[in-house]
Amino acid sequence: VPDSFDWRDHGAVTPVKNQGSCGSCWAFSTTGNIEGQWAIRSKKLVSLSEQELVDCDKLDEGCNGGLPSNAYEAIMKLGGLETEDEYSYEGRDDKCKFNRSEVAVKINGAVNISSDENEIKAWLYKNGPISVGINAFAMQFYWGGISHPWKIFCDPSELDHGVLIVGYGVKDGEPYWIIKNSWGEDWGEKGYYLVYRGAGVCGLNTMCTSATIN
Ligand SMILES: CCC[C@@H](/C=C/S(=O)(=O)c1ccccc1)NC(=O)[C@H](Cc1ccccc1)NC(=O)N1CCC(N2CCOCC2)CC1
Repeated sequence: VPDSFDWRDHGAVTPVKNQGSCGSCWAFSTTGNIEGQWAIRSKKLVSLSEQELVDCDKLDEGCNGGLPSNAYEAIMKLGGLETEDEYSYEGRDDKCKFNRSEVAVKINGAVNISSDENEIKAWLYKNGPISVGINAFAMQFYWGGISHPWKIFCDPSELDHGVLIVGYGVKDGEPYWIIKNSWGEDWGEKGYYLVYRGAGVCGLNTMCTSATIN
């Protein structure tokens, strides 16, 4: 497994999106993972619908929060995900407008990934971007560089945000994760969060999941 790898260089990551004033981070984390799985499998990079999850995933709570693990189950129940173009983002809870004939991607299941950061690195390199839960405390004050907040400021058991690990690297001897956020391109490093890799920072290693496409 190489010392650094970035799925953005391999056509598996869509441009950074913006969830707006809706607590739908969980839906962006989920679509980001499935966009990656689909791109790697089909060689086609397609932006997928978060609004379908906000409106139609009844296991979660739309703009009031959710979990990628619930969303995978809901997507299987619904029959798949529509594209961003077909079911575009409104940034508010709305009635379900799911149209089965417009389904672009189907998933067959989901997996929980190890909390060991070396195993997470190997899994990412082999399989694609990973949906993760994280304590977003340090992200609210992030201006760039490699974030390494003290544990007392970023309790790893207080996960409150869903994001996507798209790669990893080492800078001046410091290992880091490359995390895609959903707060627009003006936030952080062009929409991305670089965070220290190897110390379970902010609990980012404790809820790593991915959808599976057979
Ligand atoms: C109000 C919801 C806010 C939203 C993200 C908003 S946000 O804008 O990205 C943000 C996050 C942190 C600081 C500032 C801004 N957070 C979530 O959706 C987070 C995301 C998350 C948490 C933990 C692991 C993985 C992903 N999830 C949650 O907030 N929830 C998890 C599911 C829970 N349900 C309770 C009833 O039974 C079904 C589950 C509801 C709360």
